[in-house]
Amino acid sequence: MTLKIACIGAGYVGGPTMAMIAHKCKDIEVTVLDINEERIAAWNSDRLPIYEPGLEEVVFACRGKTLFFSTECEKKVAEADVVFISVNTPTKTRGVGAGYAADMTYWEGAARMIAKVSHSPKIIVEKSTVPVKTAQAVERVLSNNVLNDGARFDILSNPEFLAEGTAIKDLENPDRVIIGGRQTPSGLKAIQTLKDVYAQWVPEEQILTSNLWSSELAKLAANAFLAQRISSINSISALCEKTGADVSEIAKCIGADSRIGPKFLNASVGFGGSCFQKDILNMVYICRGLGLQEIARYWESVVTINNLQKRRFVDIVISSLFNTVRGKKIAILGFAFKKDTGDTRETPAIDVCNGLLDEGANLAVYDPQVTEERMKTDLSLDKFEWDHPYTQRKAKEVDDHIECCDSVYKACEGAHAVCILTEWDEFKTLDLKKIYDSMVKPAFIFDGRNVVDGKHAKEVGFVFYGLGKPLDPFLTDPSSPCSP
Ligand SMILES: NC(=O)C1=CN([C@@H]2O[C@H](COP(=O)(O)OP(=O)(O)OC[C@H]3O[C@@H](n4cnc5c(N)ncnc54)[C@H](O)[C@@H]3O)[C@@H](O)[C@H]2O)C=CC1
Ligand SMILES: O=C(O)[C@H]1O[C@H](OP(=O)(O)OP(=O)(O)OC[C@H]2O[C@@H](n3ccc(=O)[nH]c3=O)[C@H](O)[C@@H]2O)[C@H](O)[C@@H](O)[C@@H]1O
Repeated sequence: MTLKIACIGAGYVGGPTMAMIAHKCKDIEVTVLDINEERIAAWNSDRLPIYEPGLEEVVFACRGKTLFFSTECEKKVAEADVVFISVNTPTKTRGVGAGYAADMTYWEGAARMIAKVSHSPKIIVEKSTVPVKTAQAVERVLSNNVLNDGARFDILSNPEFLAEGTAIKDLENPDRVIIGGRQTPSGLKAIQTLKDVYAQWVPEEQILTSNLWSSELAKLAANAFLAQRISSINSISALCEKTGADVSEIAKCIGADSRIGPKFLNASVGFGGSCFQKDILNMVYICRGLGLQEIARYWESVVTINNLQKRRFVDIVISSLFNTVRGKKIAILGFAFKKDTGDTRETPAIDVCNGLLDEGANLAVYDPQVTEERMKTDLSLDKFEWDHPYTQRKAKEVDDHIECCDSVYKACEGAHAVCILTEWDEFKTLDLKKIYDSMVKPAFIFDGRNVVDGKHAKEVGFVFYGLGKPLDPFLTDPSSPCSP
């Protein structure tokens, strides 16, 4: 009999992870479900709803054969043997725990629907990142709401570790897969069923099994550790700028220690993305609830440093431009939270742009993957509101001060300064002379991702700021002559 998998939530995780299962397991029928009709229509079209290198090839190879996208949530869940839940779990914006706790509304809605429509035994897989002990809450919602004889549930935790921009590579060749479940005969059987799915392409020794709570907490801990590394190197970048040390050299020196390792040591204008901040704040909330106040403070400082890094960047831009950006055109290169994605959730560009808009700047933004509508919406929302469609509002003033450009050169024409906020590869090979010639002088580059060759930029005539690099004398002392 063909195993039937349904996945509730056709987002950045549900779409690619299910596409990979369908691609690798020809004996499994996979249906990805969503209440968002537009999203499902896009998954069924030639233009997929998310940009991810290699995703089209995987989806187009198995769509209509072993992979299906549908809005018939109840019907497909009723038919499935295994149901993944991959809905969004954003930070709460109001009520108890606002600004920290995960909003479990979408999650609970999915669990209640499963209970309502199920007639047969099912394995329920937590794919979303959830607070530790969520599986217990799901078990309670399910067991108290079963309407039909024959329904019985085993809950597994199977957190996802893919990173956007490399999702297909990460899914095809994961460092590890974690499956947590109850250590009972039926829980262990459910773990084995899911293990057999992944074992079709992941080496068995990389499929780690654990109890439910370890698996749930491992996901939050992994994101906290990764984000902590970025805040650590970013804190060093501030120290570098004050001392003449170079953060890239430091990263190389410390990364050569095999106990530290070279990855995730790129200083930046701040980490973004839908998860790092959300998951750390969620962990902070959990710690507080358990009376672990010092531990909560320790992890919250990772977010504090990240906020400081974005503010520091804005302050350097403003102070360098003679303490005023009012009415000045500033080119923003890159709006996505990292390269190779069109995703703007919690992108540092939002905070930097808002900081400059607050000071009266006019922004000309270029990003190869982010639409004008997306940018303007992002800049009109309050913190955390992006994942709460019903509270969204539009601010008109954003329209008057943001111009979205279809090329770097258009964005930079007539600008006083260029801010690089995403590390898109095309920014490494810009014609700096052409850009310089089209700008107001002195012309500034503020490189928040260290992608531009600073030496070359200075030779061309720019006043150049590289994050965590020794400061251009013009920036420490605006009366000194512009380099070269
Ligand atoms: N984005 C990422 O790279 C990663 C995200 N995660 C976690 O995975 C989860 C999902 O994240 P994303 O895919 O980025 O979110 P997303 O917002 O892109 O997708 C979630 C989808 O679930 C749908 N949905 C919500 N409630 C539903 C319901 N009751 N029935 C059917 N569909 C429903 C929404 O319409 C939305 O399309 C989150 O918990 C996140 O923390 C984990 C690893 C990586
Ligand atoms: O739970 C999640 O959502 C995912 O979060 C991150 O993945 P993602 O946010 O997609 O991308 P990352 O590559 O981790 O980058 C996150 C942010 O950190 C920044 N970053 C990353 C690395 C670095 O050295 N410096 C740095 O500033 C990036 O530019 C980006 O803004 C984790 O890497 C994934 O393992 C995890 O599954």
